[in-house]
Amino acid sequence: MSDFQEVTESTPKVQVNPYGPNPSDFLSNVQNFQLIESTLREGEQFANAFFTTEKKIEIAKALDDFGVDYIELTSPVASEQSKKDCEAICKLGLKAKILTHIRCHMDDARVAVETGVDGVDVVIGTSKFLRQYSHGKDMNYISKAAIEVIEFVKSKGLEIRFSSEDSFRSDLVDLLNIYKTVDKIGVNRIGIADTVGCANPRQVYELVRTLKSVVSCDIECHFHNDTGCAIANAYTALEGGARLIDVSVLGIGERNGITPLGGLMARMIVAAPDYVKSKYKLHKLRDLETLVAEAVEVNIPFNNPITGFCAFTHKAGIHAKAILANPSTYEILNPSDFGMTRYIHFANRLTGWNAIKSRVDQLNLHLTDAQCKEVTAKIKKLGDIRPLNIDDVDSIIKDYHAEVSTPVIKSKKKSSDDVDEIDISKPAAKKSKLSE
Ligand SMILES: CC(=O)SCCNC(=O)CCNC(=O)[C@H](O)C(C)(C)COP(=O)(O)OP(=O)(O)OC[C@H]1O[C@@H](n2cnc3c(N)ncnc32)[C@H](O)[C@@H]1OP(=O)(O)O
Ligand SMILES: O=C(O)CCC(=O)C(=O)O
Ligand SMILES: [Zn+2]
Repeated sequence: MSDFQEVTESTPKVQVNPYGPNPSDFLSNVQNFQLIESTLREGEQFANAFFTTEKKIEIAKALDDFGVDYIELTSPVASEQSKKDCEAICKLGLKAKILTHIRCHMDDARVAVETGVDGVDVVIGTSKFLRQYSHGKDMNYISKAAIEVIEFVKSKGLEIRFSSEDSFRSDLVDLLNIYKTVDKIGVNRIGIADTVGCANPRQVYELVRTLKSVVSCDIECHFHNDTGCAIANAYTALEGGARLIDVSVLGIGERNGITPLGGLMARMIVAAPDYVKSKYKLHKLRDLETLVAEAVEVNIPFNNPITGFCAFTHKAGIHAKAILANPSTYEILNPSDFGMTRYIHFANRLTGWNAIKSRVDQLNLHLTDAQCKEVTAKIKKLGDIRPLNIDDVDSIIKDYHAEVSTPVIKSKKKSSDDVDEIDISKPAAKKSKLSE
């Protein structure tokens, strides 16, 4: 069932997605974006990351299977093993194109083109901070070095992308000049990098729009998440006409990382459902995240989009009632699109009689609505005293059911109000599957 409004009446049938891009926005690539997956480059810069060759290969295969367009690998000049790993991944024959990421220097470029990659991502800082304190080169030098490296990589028949590091703290005139130069000599893509995570969505949109009017090649964007804007920035970049977004699994990267693959999928499936569902194996996301989380020894955050343990768990009674009637009331994402399950957490004092009635039905018991309301009141009373688990609720329901359906034994049975007699010896379940 589509959640999107179908326009009928006198107009031709058109599917309207109210969460998608503005149809009048011709530059938008929201319905036509590509992913540069950088878990094995930016992700390796995450403080906890150490990938063995075997783990890199396993991750590369999983990313390929998920359907990413490009896999970006650590520079082969980083270490001997980095170079060997790059060569090994190039030999896997994956569908995704393999890139490596180098400084804007011929020494790096010469090594990169021999690894077997499909393309090379070149980067050099253009902000005054990086020009002064990182590489110490002026824009004139950068321009000359860029031309030399780009022409060399192109001469080897490989894809080439030129990126300005720290783009959002760079002078706009400098950016326009360097991007125009590299576009003219035929780069496949230019890259914009929010290296310190300072950009906001409006700035991103404006910069991408401006660049769109001066270059003819594709635009790739890379967003760090220091100020929490990495997903929003990626989305507005696509709206502004960028074509490619750098992501990593769980967003791992330098400091607190970059746009996460899963979070971006959540954003994009809302805007471009058909495109996203047809292109990416979304049900593999959880395994992919688990693979990387284990490799870098972190947990998947509880509030992670899509795969966080409570991402599809509804609790408050008002929500539960509506969700049971129609999940779209309180869900913009459908868990089944990701092979995930919807839960209703009814064992708490915020529950309502509709959720409890649903539990009664699941237990194959019969209570009238009035009885469901009465038993709900008992559950809430206990929920005021302490956290509940499913067994608590089931005991209350079953006791109450026995009480109302066999009045003769009623006086002999323990009261369901008698909280001390409820078996709470089992560990509390975090969640209970109530409906899908
Ligand atoms: C924002 C980003 O994430 S960019 C990607 C970051 N990736 C990496 O750094 C990959 C891993 N890095 C490494 O293994 C090492 O830093 C290497 C092999 C690249 C270089 O190591 P070293 O030669 O020991 O230099 P070191 O790391 O101390 O300093 C970086 C050097 O690169 C130069 N440099 C920095 N950025 C660039 C650039 N984009 N283009 C050209 N040169 C650059 C610096 O000037 C410095 O050169 P120096 O030797 O004259 O001081
Ligand atoms: O190459 C790029 O575009 C981005 C490099 C990078 O990781 C960054 O600037 O944060
Ligand atoms: Zn980065």
